[in-house]
Amino acid sequence: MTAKIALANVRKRFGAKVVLDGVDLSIAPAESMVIIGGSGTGKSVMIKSILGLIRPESGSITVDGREVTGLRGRALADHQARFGMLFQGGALFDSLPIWRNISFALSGPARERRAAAIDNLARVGLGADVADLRPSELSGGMQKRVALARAIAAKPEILFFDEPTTGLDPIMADVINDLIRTLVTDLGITALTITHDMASARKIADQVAMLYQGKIIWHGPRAEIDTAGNPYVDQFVNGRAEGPIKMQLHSL
Ligand SMILES: Nc1ncnc2c1ncn2[C@@H]1O[C@H](COP(=O)(O)OP(=O)(O)OP(=O)(O)O)[C@@H](O)[C@H]1O
Repeated sequence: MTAKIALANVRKRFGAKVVLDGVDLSIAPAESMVIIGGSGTGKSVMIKSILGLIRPESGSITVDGREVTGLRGRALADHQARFGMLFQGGALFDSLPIWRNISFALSGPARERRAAAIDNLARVGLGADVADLRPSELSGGMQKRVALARAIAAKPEILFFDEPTTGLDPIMADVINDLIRTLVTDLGITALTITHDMASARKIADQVAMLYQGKIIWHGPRAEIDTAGNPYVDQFVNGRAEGPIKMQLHSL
């Protein structure tokens, strides 16, 4: 089966700093992949490279078997249109009502876009009554749901989630995890999630991959993260200060 997304030997440096040092990763269609790894290990750079926002120096990135590094102009825009993105802070426009936030990337008459927004609100468990409110009138958890509704509104084939549970209490975080899981399963979307939240990783992932010093040092099914037999994975998954991963004080 062709991978939905495949990275082979992807390298990226900024000046003298090597961030991606030969990343290999393969994500199957309709699979939920979670990338774990400490701060500054290059998770965002990897996602931006897949989106074509950053150009790696070498290596290959394919989507449905088609090379996407080096795309420009219209081809790059078409490539990016296949992705939905849930950003860390939600990134809603406070000046726009909820329904306009959700239907931002949609075209067509306002009446249809509003109806589509309400359909997507229902998918994330919110009623039409919030459609005319502003983001600032909603709780953090509701804002996250709205951001999720926006991410799926354009019916993307692939969803990227950047720290989807950051800033939420554990119960709301779990509601969001469940929603992500359901959306991915029901809509057959391929999902790539970056998270430090192991409870979230355990809930969302089919597969987990750990990025460390610019390489994927372990990947495997979610059920194997506790028995990976890899000291780096073990330290990260259990959140221990002691272990092979040394925190540099200036990066804390
Ligand atoms: N445009 C850029 N120019 C220079 N350096 C960059 C640029 N983008 C990222 N970096 C550097 O690349 C490294 C990896 O950054 P990245 O944002 O991918 O980390 P991350 O794993 O997503 O971290 P976090 O979990 O804290 O979000 C960092 O040292 C960062 O400073």
